[in-house]
Amino acid sequence: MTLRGENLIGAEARRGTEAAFRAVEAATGRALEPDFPGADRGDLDRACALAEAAFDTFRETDPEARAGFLEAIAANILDIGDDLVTRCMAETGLPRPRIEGERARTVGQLRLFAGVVREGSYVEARIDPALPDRKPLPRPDLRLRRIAVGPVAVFGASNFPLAFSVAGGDTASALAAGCPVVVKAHPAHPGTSELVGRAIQKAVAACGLPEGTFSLLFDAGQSIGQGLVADPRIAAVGFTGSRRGGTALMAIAAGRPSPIPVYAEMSSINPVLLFPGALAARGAAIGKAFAASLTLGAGQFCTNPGLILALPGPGLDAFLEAAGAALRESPAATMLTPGIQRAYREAVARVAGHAAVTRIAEGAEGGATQGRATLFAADSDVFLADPELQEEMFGASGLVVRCADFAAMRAVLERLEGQLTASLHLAPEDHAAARDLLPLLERRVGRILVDGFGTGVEVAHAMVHGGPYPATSDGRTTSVGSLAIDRFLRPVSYQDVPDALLPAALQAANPLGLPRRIDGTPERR
Ligand SMILES: NC(=O)C1=CN([C@@H]2O[C@H](COP(=O)(O)OP(=O)(O)OC[C@H]3O[C@@H](n4cnc5c(N)ncnc54)[C@H](OP(=O)(O)O)[C@@H]3O)[C@@H](O)[C@H]2O)C=CC1
Ligand SMILES: O=C(O)CCC(=O)C(=O)O
Repeated sequence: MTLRGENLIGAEARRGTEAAFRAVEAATGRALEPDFPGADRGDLDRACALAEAAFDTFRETDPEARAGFLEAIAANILDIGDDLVTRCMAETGLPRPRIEGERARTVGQLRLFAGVVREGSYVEARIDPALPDRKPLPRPDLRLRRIAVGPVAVFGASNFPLAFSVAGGDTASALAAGCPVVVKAHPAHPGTSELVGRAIQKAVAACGLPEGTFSLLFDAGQSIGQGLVADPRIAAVGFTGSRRGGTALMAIAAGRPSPIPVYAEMSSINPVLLFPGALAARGAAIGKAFAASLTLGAGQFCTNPGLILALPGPGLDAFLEAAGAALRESPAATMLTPGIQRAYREAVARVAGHAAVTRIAEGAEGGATQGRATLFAADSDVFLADPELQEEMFGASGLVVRCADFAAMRAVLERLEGQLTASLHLAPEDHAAARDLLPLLERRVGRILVDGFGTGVEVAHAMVHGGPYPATSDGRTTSVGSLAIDRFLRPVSYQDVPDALLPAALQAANPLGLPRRIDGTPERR
């Protein structure tokens, strides 16, 4: 498939008129064809105007039409075939199995949301019938459903070029909710973005939907992204990336005359708690598994296990020996962009320069576009004394914090900022100590897992990929799993509205066959 470097604005494909940029082959630093001229303010305005014009029609599409649209996007992505995989590999440096796996995850995610739309409980349809004879006052007829919030701006993420990008979780959940989407492509993978964007554009046309249901804009700088967040027609934002980027967009959204929510997934170091029983039973095996999780995707996962907490002893020694050996064997890995590689090197150098931090192991050195794995260790009082030690090193580096006892472990957890995940490695004799820490962990993280690591988020109904700030901008939500749709819905109540004027979801005959609650009890169907 030929790439044209065009913005996709509704049904149109238009070359931008602003400064052009090219993708960079991650492994070599070589520029890749074609040029991607940036969108201008007119393109931004047209994309937002089309999205606004599409909104009322798109949000009222019936469940089967909306589900079919999501499935058509999935089919079109698969139809691109190997061109998508090879371009994505070149732009990101990620290996084929990872890109193929991510494509399957992206397609599966779109299909999951098709199922959510068909099943219908996300609408939260509720009916409290009128009680005209209630004393002392009659009760009105009250009906509630959730509607789409409006057009959504999505920022593609650099580190998941398919599953968190143009047709990723933010886009899939926003479209499922009935929100038109305007994507600001991540400049690290414009070719991948164009291919996927065209797959969505094609599905919009084939399904007979309003053209403004989807647009995709490129920009060499930040003005289009900032303009999107500020545009009065945009009602919410989905973002995965740096804390600096996320908070900058939150500030723009909060400063608008009508502020809007920004759902930003940002930084996390994902504490791993190694309990003494587990370490005594299988310290070396945990160490090996940890090294595999730390180095996955060159460590460029927001779920990367960056902080390990453990009590000293032979079990921790076995863990460190096995993890260290595996990391020393690990090859350097190509990182996503020169900027990310530079930021990683600087973060590692900062920790390495800390007088009270020791380096346990390092992987192979690698070339100019690569990152090398590193494992550091420090005592808990050192960690507690320096807030910089809890900053994310976005890459394959972790810090082991030795805690003299569980009180010291608790003190570290109490000091931690919000996180996406916490992993506990346990043997049965560790359960009492783990039970003591669980309430604190629940307050700090979005997902608690046992005997595993947080990398590789399952896209499912019971998944939470979120957490208190700064893991995300809003710890009440998730960006992965079916609950992600909640971010893009809001409730509307209808009081004493005649059946003929009610939306289909709330009409007496229930023409959409939605699951509904009558007086709080599931309706018999
Ligand atoms: N925890 C996590 O999940 C992740 C963390 N990161 C962290 O982010 C760093 C940079 O990676 P990257 O993926 O580029 O993340 P960024 O947050 O820098 O960028 C993500 C997207 O947001 C845009 N953006 C960022 N800041 C602004 C702004 N102030 N105004 C308008 N648009 C903005 C970027 O455009 P532009 O590129 O033009 O700035 C890009 O499209 C990494 O080194 C890592 O530390 C990255 C990915 C995931
Ligand atoms: O671990 C995963 O599967 C997802 C990670 C993620 O969301 C991210 O790195 O941005």
